Amino acid sequence: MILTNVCLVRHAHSVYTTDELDRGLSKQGFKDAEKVSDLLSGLDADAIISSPYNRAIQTVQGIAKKNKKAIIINEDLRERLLSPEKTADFNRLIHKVWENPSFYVEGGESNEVAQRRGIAAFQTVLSNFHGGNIVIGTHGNIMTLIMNYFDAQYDFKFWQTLSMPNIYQLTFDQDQLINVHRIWGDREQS
Ligand SMILES: O=C(O)[C@@H](CO)OP(=O)(O)O
Repeated sequence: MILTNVCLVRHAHSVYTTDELDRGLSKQGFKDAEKVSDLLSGLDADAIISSPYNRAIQTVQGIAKKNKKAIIINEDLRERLLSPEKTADFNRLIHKVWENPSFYVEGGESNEVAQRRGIAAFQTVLSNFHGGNIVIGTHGNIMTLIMNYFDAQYDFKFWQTLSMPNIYQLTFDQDQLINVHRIWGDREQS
C-alpha cells in the first residue's frame, strides 16, 4: 500500500482587512507559525504548496525553509470568496452558504463552486505527489470544504472549531481518505 500524507495548514492569526492577497500575519501569528514549523519538522516534505494569499504563505515559510523547498503557489487553494464586497453581516452569510450549498451572493462563490475548484486542485496535488508527504498552506473555509468532500463530518461546526493556525494530516491510499489526524494540539493553542 502506497500512502500519501497531506498536511492541511490553516494559516496563523492575521488582522482582518479587506486586502485578502497581501495582508500578513500578526505578531502572534508569526510566533505560532514557528510552532507550525516545529510540529512539522519531523516530516520529510516532498512539496510545500500554498494559497497565493500572504498569510498562508507566511505560515508555511518556515517549514519550506527547513525542507529546502520553494513554495509552490496554487491559486485554487485560496480562500473561498464569500462576497466581492465587505459584507455587513458575515455571520448571517456564512450560515447561509453552509445551510444551502448552492447559495451564493453576486460575484461570490457557493460552497459547491468553491469545493469544486478546491477539490480539483487537491486531487491534482494528490496525483502529482502520490506516495509523498505534502504540506498545504491554506484557509479555514476552503480547507473544511476539501475535507468535507471526503468525509461529511467536516462541516460548518468543524469550521467553527478551527483555530488559527491549525494542522490536520490527511492520509490517502490512492484517492481514498483512510485517516485524519489533528497535529495542532491543545498544548499549542494560542
Ligand atoms: O481571513 C482571515 O484571516 C480568517 C477569517 O476568519 O481566516 P481564513 O483566511 O481562514 O478565512
